[in-house]
Amino acid sequence: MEFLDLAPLNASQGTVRLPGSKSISNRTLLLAALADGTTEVRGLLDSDDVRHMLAALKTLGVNWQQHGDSRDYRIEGVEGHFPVNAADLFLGNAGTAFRPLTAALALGQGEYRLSGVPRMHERPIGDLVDALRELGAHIDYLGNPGYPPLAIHPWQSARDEKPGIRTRVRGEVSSQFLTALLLALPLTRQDARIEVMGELISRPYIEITLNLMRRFGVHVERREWHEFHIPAGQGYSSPGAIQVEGDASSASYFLAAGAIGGGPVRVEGVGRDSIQGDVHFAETLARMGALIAMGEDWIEASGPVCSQGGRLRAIDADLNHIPDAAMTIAVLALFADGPSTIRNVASWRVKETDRLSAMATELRKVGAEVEEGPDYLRIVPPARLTPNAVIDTYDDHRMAMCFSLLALGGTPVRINDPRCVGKTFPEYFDVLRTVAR
Ligand SMILES: O=C(O)C1=C[C@@H](OP(=O)(O)O)[C@@H](O)[C@H](O)C1
Ligand SMILES: C=C(OP(=O)(O)O)C(=O)O
Repeated sequence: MEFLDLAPLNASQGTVRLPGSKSISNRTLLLAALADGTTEVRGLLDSDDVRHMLAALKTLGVNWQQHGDSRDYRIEGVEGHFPVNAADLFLGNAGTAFRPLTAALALGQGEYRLSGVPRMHERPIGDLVDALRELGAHIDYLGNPGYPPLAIHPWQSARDEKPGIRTRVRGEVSSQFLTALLLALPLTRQDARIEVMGELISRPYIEITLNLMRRFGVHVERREWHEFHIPAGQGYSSPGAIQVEGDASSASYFLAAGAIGGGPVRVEGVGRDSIQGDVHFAETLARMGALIAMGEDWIEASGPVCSQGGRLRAIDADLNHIPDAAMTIAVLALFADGPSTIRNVASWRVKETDRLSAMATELRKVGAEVEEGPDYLRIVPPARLTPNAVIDTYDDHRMAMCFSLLALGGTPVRINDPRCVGKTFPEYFDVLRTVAR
């Protein structure tokens, strides 16, 4: 197996220009494709997840062009109807491509098959399929019920005496199901209501969805987090141009590097004006004792030099609102002055891997005592971290990225299968080197 040995890096300092946000890139591509008019998308992320979305749109007959080898693209909208009405789409392990495309295609008039890597076929989609079936969608499971791969057949709107359409979706497994419905329902042009059953997790991602829909001309009314209403007659229209923010989840690794390696480390591309919930990672970092400064478009972190015995403050925190950046906090807990508890992250079990179990296993390899609960981790840091641990990454980009922080804290580490970072940040390890001192 390929691996990467990271030598201890004793301090951190520097500035990183972030790659584009995965969540914004894939939503923007789909909205621009469905819209009326042409959209110039600037600063698109270049990674596996986005390449799967771009390839799927091309297969569905959407014309798009990349400007040279820049991160800027022109997308020609298809006004809500994909030109190709029979296609097989392979979407890797990209939740932000799989779930929204399922909904958009299920409300269309074609025959489609959607599949992904083996792990994608273990990630649930039943709640979304149930919600779409309530709207008259015809979807078959091609493998295990409740999971991809899927066959999608033409939509026949359920004929009701009452005007408008209604559906319900569960909120506890993934917010991407609600995002998918919100993005797709304007295609029907009907008055649409979605009721969320149970607690909605990962709520800031719904804010990203609503914000981008608004930029493409569709306004959604919501009652708290349990009812969403899309008034009739709205369709997507191009805003002309759209700039993709830097990725706030990717920012977490560099801010963490600043917090344990002295810093300051500055990230550019996200800041106070960001629409991504993961910028709130900076608040958790501040609670752990890091110094944070923030401008409209940048965030900077500094803190103790942990390779010289500095420590962060231990925390006990509900991190449901930042599930991705929460993994970075789990590794930072190794540098804290006592036990930390990360709560309300049950969704970790159905992501790129079972992240609760993977995180517990790998944290133990560096000497931590870890209690793995159904939806939490309690991490007791060792007096001294075990050097040269061999970290398995489970084809999970975030496992590779957050465990690389051990080196920034002065502990040499081996990262197995480092290329798994390609899902969202192919050049991660090169960029990390630029903040090492
Ligand atoms: O909508 C999105 O862009 C995302 C939502 C989150 O997933 P869940 O809603 O499944 O927690 C997050 O973990 C994922 O990386 C991106
Ligand atoms: C959970 C993640 O990805 P996905 O969009 O595939 O759900 C992630 O990037 O951490």
